[in-house]
Amino acid sequence: MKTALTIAGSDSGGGAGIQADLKTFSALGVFGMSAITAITAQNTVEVRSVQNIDLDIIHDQISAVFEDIGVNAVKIGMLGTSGIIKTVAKSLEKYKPEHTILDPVMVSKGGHHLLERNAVADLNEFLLPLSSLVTPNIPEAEILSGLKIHSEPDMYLACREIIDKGPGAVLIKGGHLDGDPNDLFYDGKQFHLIKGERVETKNVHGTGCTLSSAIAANLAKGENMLTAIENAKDYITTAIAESLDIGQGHGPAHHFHQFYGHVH
Ligand SMILES: Nc1ncnc2c1ncn2[C@@H]1O[C@H](COP(=O)(O)OP(=O)(O)OP(=O)(O)O)[C@@H](O)[C@H]1O
Ligand SMILES: Cc1ncc(CO)c(N)n1
Repeated sequence: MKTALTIAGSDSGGGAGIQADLKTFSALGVFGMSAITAITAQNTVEVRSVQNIDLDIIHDQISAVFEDIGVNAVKIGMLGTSGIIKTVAKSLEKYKPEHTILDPVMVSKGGHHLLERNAVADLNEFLLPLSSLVTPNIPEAEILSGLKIHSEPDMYLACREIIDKGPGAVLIKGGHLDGDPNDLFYDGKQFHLIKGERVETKNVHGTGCTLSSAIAANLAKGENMLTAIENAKDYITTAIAESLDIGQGHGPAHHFHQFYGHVH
């Protein structure tokens, strides 16, 4: 069976972070593993508190998995501090996974800073060059590119800026713009607009985590980058269409199982 590792924060509410990632891996028929970088006390409304995990045990969670089980694809989510970013970067340099999908998580839907503001420079310097794909939403793409993004044409300019920081490819998610949520892919050579249809719902907690995990799972299974992204986009669109109206705030995406049967 193919394997995927998420290096991310835990969401006690189960909608985002490690929990969303593992549910996605499982739904797509990939064996999911985790290295937890932070514990968040969180629900559909707010992030109540955060405890970052010690660097030594973040390092050990990653090495334990690589040195025994093996990893077909890595997904990176919340990394709270500069120290955590450097620890993860060192591990990736050592184990050189074939696919690394970086979701540059910065601020939660409720406005809580999940990444220290002064650590963005380290994300740029240490992690972007090690990533096969980076998947910013609009506010994250503005910070990574240094450009304001008001419309789809602005996304093209931001992609060009971000690719210069060294990732294999960029996918800017258009969910935060008005209109249909189209995402823009750029690998330094070609642009592809991955079209979406807006689902009218407030239940979009963990959608970014789910999309990046679905891409990682599809790459682990051997799909090429563009196919992995297109299939992940179908997965997140249905997961939002069937999202759960639980809690008082942004409910979670629904991780329906696409995979039944045996794998070898
Ligand atoms: N209402 C919606 N209907 C359909 N697709 C959507 C909707 N909102 C977002 N999407 C899509 O969901 C995916 C995730 O994008 P989004 O911009 O929500 O990520 P995000 O802000 O990083 O999410 P989060 O921080 O909650 O994890 C993208 O493919 C985006 O186009
Ligand atoms: C732990 C965690 N990771 C990512 C997100 C996405 O915003 C979140 N809300 N919580």
